[in-house]
Amino acid sequence: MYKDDLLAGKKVLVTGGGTGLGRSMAEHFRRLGAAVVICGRRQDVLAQTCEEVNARDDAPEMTWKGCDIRDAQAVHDMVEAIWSDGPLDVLVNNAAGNFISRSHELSSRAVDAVLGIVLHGTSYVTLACGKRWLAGEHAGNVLSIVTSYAWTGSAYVLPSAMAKAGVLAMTRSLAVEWGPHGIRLNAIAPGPFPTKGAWERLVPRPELAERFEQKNPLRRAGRHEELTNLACYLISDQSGYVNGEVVTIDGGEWLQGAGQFNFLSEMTDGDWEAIKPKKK
Ligand SMILES: CCCCCCCCCCC/C=C/C(=O)SCCNC(=O)CCNC(=O)[C@H](O)C(C)(C)COP(=O)(O)OP(=O)(O)OC[C@H]1O[C@@H](n2cnc3c(N)ncnc32)[C@H](O)[C@@H]1OP(=O)(O)O
Ligand SMILES: NC(=O)C1=CN([C@@H]2O[C@H](COP(=O)(O)OP(=O)(O)OC[C@H]3O[C@@H](n4cnc5c(N)ncnc54)[C@H](OP(=O)(O)O)[C@@H]3O)[C@@H](O)[C@H]2O)C=CC1
Repeated sequence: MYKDDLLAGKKVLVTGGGTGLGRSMAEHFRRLGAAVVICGRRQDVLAQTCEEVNARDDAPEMTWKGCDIRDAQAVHDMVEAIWSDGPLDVLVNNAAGNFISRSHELSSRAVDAVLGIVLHGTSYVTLACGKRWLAGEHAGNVLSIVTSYAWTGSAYVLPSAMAKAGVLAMTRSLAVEWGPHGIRLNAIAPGPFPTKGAWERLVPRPELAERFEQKNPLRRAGRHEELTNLACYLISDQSGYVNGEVVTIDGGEWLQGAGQFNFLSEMTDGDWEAIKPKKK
């Protein structure tokens, strides 16, 4: 879809890039010429991902840093190390934590577990990079992966909904504050994209997965390359005038839930015939 060198010369950090959508994005960025660094807590997972990906071809080497983004000092150390051989160009805030729970049953530690990763961790990494971009007068680009319930809210994933709303607010706030310095911030709001991490934590019963994947106008889940293509565009210079935007990629799922009459897609042909005005 893109020229092979779309991202050549760009250094990109993908948080949570060892698994799932983060890994898919990291692989695609690398194929388009970016020098990609992935981070996460599980070093064995990161090392294995890099080994598998780097063995495939001679695109720029993908590297990894073990880092728990909830730990501001660890984030500082990681970002310093990344900057030691030249500034980063792109940060992709992808790392997240989530699970389903009835909200009145959440413990304070459960709330903190999700807010700590998604809200605090994401802001630590973004601020650590932004400070360096501003000090070095270097153009920067931040892409955050949120979700469509960042603006609608959602039952049963309360801490995630609160945290993703915060990340969206960060995106819009900093897009204005840092735009004059050549730093852009955008977000992607995905619908269902099957990954082990999400499905293990969010699908209560296997048969519900299929129902969930089909509850959008396109009647299917997203394909990883559909999301990674969008991410490549947003982190490339081709999207240079897009700033403070959130792009939804959900097959129309959230709109389907919004329109008051959308449920009429359940009506049969007979139902529609029956309500047609009778010709005299
Ligand atoms: C119906 C079909 C649905 C299909 C899905 C479609 C997708 C739709 C869009 C969803 C949008 C967002 C998606 C995502 O973000 S997916 C990302 C999923 N990946 C991850 O979550 C990876 C990282 N996650 C984790 O590491 C853990 O899950 C966790 C977030 C819990 C953090 O781990 P940590 O080790 O820090 O936490 P602890 O295990 O020590 O637990 C801390 C406290 O949290 C309580 N807890 C943990 N899990 C649950 C649970 N399932 N329910 C209630 N409470 C939970 C735990 O008990 C601890 O509290 P206490 O000490 O008080 O017991
Ligand atoms: N899959 C989907 O349908 C949807 C996903 N999303 C979003 O997409 C993104 C990716 O999710 P997905 O790929 O499905 O899930 P994964 O569970 O595969 O990815 C989450 C990643 O975050 C990393 N991570 C978690 N906590 C931390 C931490 N404290 N420090 C550093 N890294 C951390 C994990 O690695 P480790 O555990 O080793 O730290 C893991 O690699 C998330 O932002 C999610 O909210 C949004 C909407 C829908």
